[in-house]
Amino acid sequence: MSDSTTVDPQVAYDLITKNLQEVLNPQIIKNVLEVEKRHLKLYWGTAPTGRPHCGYFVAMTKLADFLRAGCEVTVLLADLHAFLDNMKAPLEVVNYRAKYYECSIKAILRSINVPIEKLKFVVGSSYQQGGDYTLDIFKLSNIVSQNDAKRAGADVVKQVSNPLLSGLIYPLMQALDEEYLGVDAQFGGVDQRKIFVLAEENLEKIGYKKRAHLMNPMVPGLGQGGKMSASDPNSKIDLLEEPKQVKKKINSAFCAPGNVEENGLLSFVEFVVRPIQELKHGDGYFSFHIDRPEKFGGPLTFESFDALKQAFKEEQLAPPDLKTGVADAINELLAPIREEYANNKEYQEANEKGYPVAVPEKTKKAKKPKNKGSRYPGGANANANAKVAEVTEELKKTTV
Ligand SMILES: N[C@@H](Cc1ccc(O)cc1)C(=O)O
Repeated sequence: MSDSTTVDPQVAYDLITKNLQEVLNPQIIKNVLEVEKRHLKLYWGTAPTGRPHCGYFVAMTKLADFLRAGCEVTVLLADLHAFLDNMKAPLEVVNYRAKYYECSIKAILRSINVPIEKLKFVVGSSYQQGGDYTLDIFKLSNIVSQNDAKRAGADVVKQVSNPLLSGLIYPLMQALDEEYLGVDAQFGGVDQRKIFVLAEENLEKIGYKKRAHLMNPMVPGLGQGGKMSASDPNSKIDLLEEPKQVKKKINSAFCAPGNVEENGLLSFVEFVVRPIQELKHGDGYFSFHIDRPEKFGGPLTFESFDALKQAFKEEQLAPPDLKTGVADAINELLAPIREEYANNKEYQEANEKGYPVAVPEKTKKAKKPKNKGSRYPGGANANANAKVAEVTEELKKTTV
């Protein structure tokens, strides 16, 4: 076994479960670490629907913890799930979006100094389109009721009137992925909980083993009540957002003097900035600088999150100054991502082809579609513009 087995089982377990909201079947994890004495294998799946945003940093800090604990970590780029969820990504572009997500995830991890050599990326459609996998979906569809499949997907699959059958297949496939990726555990946001439970309740019935499930709390957004919402573009910040745009979004965030309860900015510091600082500088480290103008008291640095929160609560720190601090912090996080994008052709191509801008009919030039390298021959971008215009590109929610 390799170097990372030197991680003590208890230390590994604590690292694996650090900052999580919930763990289902922790004994499965303990058994692997303490009895079988091997690395835990786990995966995190992401459906390349819209665009990854700042909230992704949080899931990335957990991937970093898993890697440090010696786990074998797989990232599933769940392209077919992005298609099955109300065609949030049309088949014509989904492979580019999967690439875009992969590039974004790698860029984030590099930016926070996480070694990524050991991270494995798997594209869902590479194994989900035939053979035993299909038969297993049929088997599951014969033991899971429509009602249970529907309820399992309620927090994940976009809820629409007259829902499509695809939304019922989605949770079955997510359950099956655990088997096909050969893992001991699946990690995701707590919004995945109902799918995780469906997996726990049904895999054994088709002859596979039950897995453990690890859940992150949901990352708050910047909107009122700290929500991220698809209808409010100001509630989340794209990874490639320009510094000026970041400032603008942060300035328009809801942030009332002294209100620390409903404060997406403070939550951002707590859930995003703090874990990254701990990852970079060690547990307990916190340093938050605010470049406050002299006339309002001059620059400030807080050495603990509680001190920052308290100062805001007591109105010693005013909303515009907190906003300055948060916007600066976000721009600092995003600078290396933008830099990587500027230097990475593959990342740029994935962006351009994965998110084609819908061209208005009359200005559209008749051009032969180029689709070399597409996994979906016969149509990269041919119909994509029209389709992309039809589907919402916004992430419905934040899954980390
Ligand atoms: N359901 C996850 C994506 C996912 C898809 C398939 C999986 O096996 C795992 C995760 C999301 O909401 O983004």
